[in-house]
Amino acid sequence: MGNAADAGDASLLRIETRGAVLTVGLNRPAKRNALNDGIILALQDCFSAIPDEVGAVVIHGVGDHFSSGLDLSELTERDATEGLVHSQMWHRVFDRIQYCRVPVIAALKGAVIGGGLELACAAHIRVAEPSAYFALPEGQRGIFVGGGGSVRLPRLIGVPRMADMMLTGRVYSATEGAAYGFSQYLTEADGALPKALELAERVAANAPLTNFAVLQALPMIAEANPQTGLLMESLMATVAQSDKEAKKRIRAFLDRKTAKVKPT
Ligand SMILES: COc1cc(/C=C/C(=O)SCCNC(=O)CCNC(=O)[C@H](O)C(C)(C)COP(=O)(O)OP(=O)(O)OC[C@H]2O[C@@H](n3cnc4c(N)ncnc43)[C@H](O)[C@@H]2OP(=O)(O)O)ccc1O
Repeated sequence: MGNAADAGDASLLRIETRGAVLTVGLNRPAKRNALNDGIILALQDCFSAIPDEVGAVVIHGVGDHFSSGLDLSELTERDATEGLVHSQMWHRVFDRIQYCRVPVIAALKGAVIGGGLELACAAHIRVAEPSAYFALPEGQRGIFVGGGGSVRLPRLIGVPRMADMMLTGRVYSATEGAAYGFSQYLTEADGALPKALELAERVAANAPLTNFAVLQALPMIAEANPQTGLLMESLMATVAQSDKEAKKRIRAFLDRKTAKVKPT
């Protein structure tokens, strides 16, 4: 079984650079992008070395599906100790995605199942197209989520819906995913990747410190007690507004050199 020191199989990811956006495609379409150790460790390698010029990452699935979850063929021989090591490896890799220096946007289509759903939860923005469907069939397989899903997903959809997903294994539609707060965007057919790329270009153009504050500070502020949260907010606001990038951008607006806020 892979451990954190192992290298991933780079061929299992299709990595491309488009301007300031890095696209990371899960690349096992014949296996519906099932997540084996090789692909998980390749994700670790990728998110450990995001080039300086990258301002946002889009993660997607090559083929018709995002991911069918854990590669079940790797699970059959695993004992409890190996299971713990495996789950903690996933946690480290998905944490690396959640705490990435730049925003990570997941473009979702087809199966977004089990560990694939957990991977999508580690992204900062989720964009789904109508073909996307979400399920946690762990109960039917006699196992429990192991990729951080029991921590991240209830924070998005709530404990009762999470319990329903885990107990019934029911397939939730793309419409339900958006209505319940899992995906922030629901596009037309084949629209998830183009929309994710459009959003990625937009967020990559933000001041780096703003993105840092949203990715690193906001989750902590939101979970802190109100007094601590407000103090953290004030400190973050002070740091951000003192940065020369903020001064440059504010001056540009006041001089009418940048666009007004307008509905899109
Ligand atoms: C416990 O510690 C853990 C757990 C975890 C995370 C756990 C999970 O993710 S549980 C969920 C596992 N996933 C599933 O149960 C989904 C299984 N797949 C399907 O239901 C279907 O394949 C489909 C995704 C709906 C797609 O259907 P279809 O398009 O008809 O394609 P198929 O003909 O069924 O499949 C094609 C090909 O792919 C293989 N395959 C698909 N999914 C998987 C998979 N999850 N694992 C392995 N292989 C898969 C399928 O067998 C076919 O192979 P062939 O060789 O026959 O062509 C995390 C961390 C922990 O520590």
